[in-house]
Amino acid sequence: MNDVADNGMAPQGMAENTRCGFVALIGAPNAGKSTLTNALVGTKVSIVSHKVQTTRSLVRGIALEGATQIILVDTPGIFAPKRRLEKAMVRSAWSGAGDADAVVLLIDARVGVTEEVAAIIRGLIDVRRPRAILLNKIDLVKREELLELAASIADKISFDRLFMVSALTGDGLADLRNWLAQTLPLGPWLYPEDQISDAPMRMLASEITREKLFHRLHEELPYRSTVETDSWQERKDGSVRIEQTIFVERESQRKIVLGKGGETIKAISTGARREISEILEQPVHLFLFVKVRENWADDPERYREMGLEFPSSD
Ligand SMILES: Nc1nc2c(ncn2[C@@H]2O[C@H](COP(=O)(O)OP(=O)(O)OP(=O)(O)O)[C@@H](O)[C@H]2O)c(=O)[nH]1
Repeated sequence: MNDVADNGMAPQGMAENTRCGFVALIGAPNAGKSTLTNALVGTKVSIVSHKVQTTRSLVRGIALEGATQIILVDTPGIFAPKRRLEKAMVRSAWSGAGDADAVVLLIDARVGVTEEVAAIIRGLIDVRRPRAILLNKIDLVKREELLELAASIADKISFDRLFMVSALTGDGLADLRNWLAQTLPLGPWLYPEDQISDAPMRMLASEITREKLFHRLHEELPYRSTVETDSWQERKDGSVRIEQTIFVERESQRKIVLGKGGETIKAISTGARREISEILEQPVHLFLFVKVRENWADDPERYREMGLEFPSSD
């Protein structure tokens, strides 16, 4: 993973004492991986949502701590895979862990070690990398309960460090930063100093629209939709024109996305346009199309566009 040619960028950071490395964030859906990435990087690079399993792609954030460049790989939630798409997500998450220079397992301290978390811990035992356990959301949990939880985890897995943090309030994050800064390998920075994420803007824009779609439709359209950015045109007046397609599986779902008199799609479009415009700091013209594509979830092409490997069997 630590391969400069892969991201097409020249090594940066001239000093001999610089450090740089990839950190895989692992955790059950909703543990707070996106919130943590944003907190460490200091800006919204990864989409935060109340709905579980919204992070499908490897979205990286890049944080700096002293002379260390910390490249965060925000893995998709690891959970018991049922469908083909879910299997691809899980595979991608584990391969991220194996390649990384350090692994951070986030556990929602309020929820504790569920069967799902126990399965993740079992999967991690063979990953020979410096690893830290992060008990997150400590702002919601009593201290005695935290200590009990920490002890029960220590019985199950050995780890280099255990941190108690709140990704939301920032509590405890300084210790984590320090540990990462010391643990990652010596080497030149792989990214320019001002680069916070190499997630292509197109993908980020698709994620933003998908987030609005989820917020708007809740349970009506569970995970059987995807968004792609088809075109991206910078215009002379300083604005950008973006065209995106929302793929659904059935005509009935298309009608739900459009809403009565196009109301729903209009609201999704307005919300997404505002947010993309804020991030880009330039005016955005967003055009959304809704297309029915049966079985898009079984189409290898859709996986490539999401940066996932197509699983060969069920
Ligand atoms: N109170 C509290 N809430 C938190 C904290 N960290 C995350 N959350 C909330 O937990 C929810 C899930 O956080 P995310 O960052 O989206 O979780 P995730 O692990 O990236 O989720 P997936 O993308 O589904 O894998 C959001 O509502 C966050 O605001 C924390 O430290 N304290």
